[in-house]
Amino acid sequence: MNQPDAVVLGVDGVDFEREGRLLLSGIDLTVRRGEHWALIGPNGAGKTTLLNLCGAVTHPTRGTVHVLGKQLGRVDMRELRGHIGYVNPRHPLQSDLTVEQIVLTGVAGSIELVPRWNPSPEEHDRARLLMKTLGVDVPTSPHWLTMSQGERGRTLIARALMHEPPLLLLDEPSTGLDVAAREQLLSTLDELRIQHPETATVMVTHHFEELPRSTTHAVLLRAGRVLASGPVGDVLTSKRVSECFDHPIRIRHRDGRWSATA
Ligand SMILES: Nc1ncnc2c1ncn2[C@@H]1O[C@H](COP(=O)(O)OP(=O)(O)OP(=O)(O)O)[C@@H](O)[C@H]1O
Repeated sequence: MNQPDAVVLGVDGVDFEREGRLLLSGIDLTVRRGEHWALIGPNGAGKTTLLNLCGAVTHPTRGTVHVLGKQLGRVDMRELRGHIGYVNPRHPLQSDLTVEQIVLTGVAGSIELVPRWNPSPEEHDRARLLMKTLGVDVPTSPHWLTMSQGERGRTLIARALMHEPPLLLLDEPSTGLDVAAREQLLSTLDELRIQHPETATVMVTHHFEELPRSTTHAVLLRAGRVLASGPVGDVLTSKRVSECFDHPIRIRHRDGRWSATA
């Protein structure tokens, strides 16, 4: 893991079956340090299923997945998950925690606050710094149950960054954000990628407008198979995206940002 091109995530020949259905088939994907991947495909293509494998949430049925040098199935998955930042829009928090408390759960990678655990002054400082970076350091800090979707998304990104993960997985982080909040989030992601050049990210999105400028690679997934994968400019072409979505789509790339029209 010392070389500049160190592999952070290696998915080789992976099939994933559930309830007799083949949800992913023959998936190969290699993500290296400092690369920022977009994972794109139609509804039901298997994006979240693949992200769950990358996040050590599930095991492959066949093939191998290496995350941060460890092979799934031969490692304590819970321990491995502690090194991965996973921003999941279906975060299953039950308690009405404050923004800062939620961000602090990122230290242990737990959902709820760990009983009898007191964060150190450094951990408090880091939580506050990340809240500021993500724009959720408002004086009247809202609680989880009353937070807007945008506030939840930003809080969960701050939480994921608490332990400076070498791999950050983002499942539709712009969902529910208004246009200004989305643009702020994209700028923040671009900025974070400059501040932490070694971190690798994989981001699932439905909308090309939601791709940060710093996106380096993309994978198009269709019906559980990789249709194209590689440098973003090679993959996000009108021809390939139209084939992926089975619909004529025109892709544009201007000033570093992507857009699509049908
Ligand atoms: N545990 C499971 N058991 C059976 N089928 C499942 C399971 N989890 C997901 N699926 C199915 O696998 C397919 C892929 O689901 P997945 O959530 O990965 O797709 P996606 O590309 O993320 O979709 P979307 O864009 O709609 O979020 C879907 O048809 C879904 O119904």
